Amino acid sequence: MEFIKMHGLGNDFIFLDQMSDSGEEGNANYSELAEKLCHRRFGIGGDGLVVILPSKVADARMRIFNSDGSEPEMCGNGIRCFARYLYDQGIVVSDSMLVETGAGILKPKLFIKDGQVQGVQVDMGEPVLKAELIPVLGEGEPVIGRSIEALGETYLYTAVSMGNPHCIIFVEDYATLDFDRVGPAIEKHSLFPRKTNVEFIQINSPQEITMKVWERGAGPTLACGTGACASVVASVLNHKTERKVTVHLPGGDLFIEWGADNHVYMTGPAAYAFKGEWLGL
Ligand SMILES: N[C@@H](CCC[C@H](N)C(=O)O)C(=O)O
Repeated sequence: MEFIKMHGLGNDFIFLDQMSDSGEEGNANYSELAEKLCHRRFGIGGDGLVVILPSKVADARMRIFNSDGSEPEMCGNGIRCFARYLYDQGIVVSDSMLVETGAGILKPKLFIKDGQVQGVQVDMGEPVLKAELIPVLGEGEPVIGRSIEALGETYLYTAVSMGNPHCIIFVEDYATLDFDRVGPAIEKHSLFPRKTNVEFIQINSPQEITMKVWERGAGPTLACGTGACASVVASVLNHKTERKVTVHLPGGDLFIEWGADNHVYMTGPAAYAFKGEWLGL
């Protein structure tokens, strides 16, 4: 089974091209496959598995599976890589396209120079701020500055969905944060019925933030695109930043703008790592 490995700022994915899929897709156990392929010792290694499928309503359909086999609705770093792959394979010939995801149809736009994709901007749509849609227990919109208890400590969080759920917590200093224990405790907290991604944010200036992320179904990753978008929305809602923000992640920077049209725009790189053949079946 041939695969391609791509990453967005070190958030790495195994890509399976199933564009010639004839409708048998329902039978494929991608969830089980994701666990095997993403294993960093017994598999290829990755934060997730991305499956490229034909679509009746867009240029292609993206399904993403976390390394634990769960299927999230969306992936920001994944969709930039997805868009680059579609263009480089000639599946899409223009610099803009439509991609069907679990969070609706999204619109990546490529920056191309001398035939090479230099970066990708994605219109990530409107953030979801209603508690029951994120989903997080309780009511209301937006969900700002509520308390959550984890490991005996109380944290103030803001919840935002970019198709997938995010719990954003502002911290003064990472040195005082027990990231490896607090991250998973909040990911699986009973307040979040579908679990949640967890972003710990330090504010550097009104135009710059630093983010550490604990991802639902994948643990600590070097970057999270939907997380960066949700964190900028949360920073604006908490009056901590302006609407155009550079997000510093362990793997590099993303540029996020929460536009006047209420859409969030994410700009960043999409890179190839290698291609290969999986022999472990
Ligand atoms: N890394 C991704 C998000 C992948 C899905 C996430 N772990 C979830 O379960 O919601 C991104 O770049 O957005």
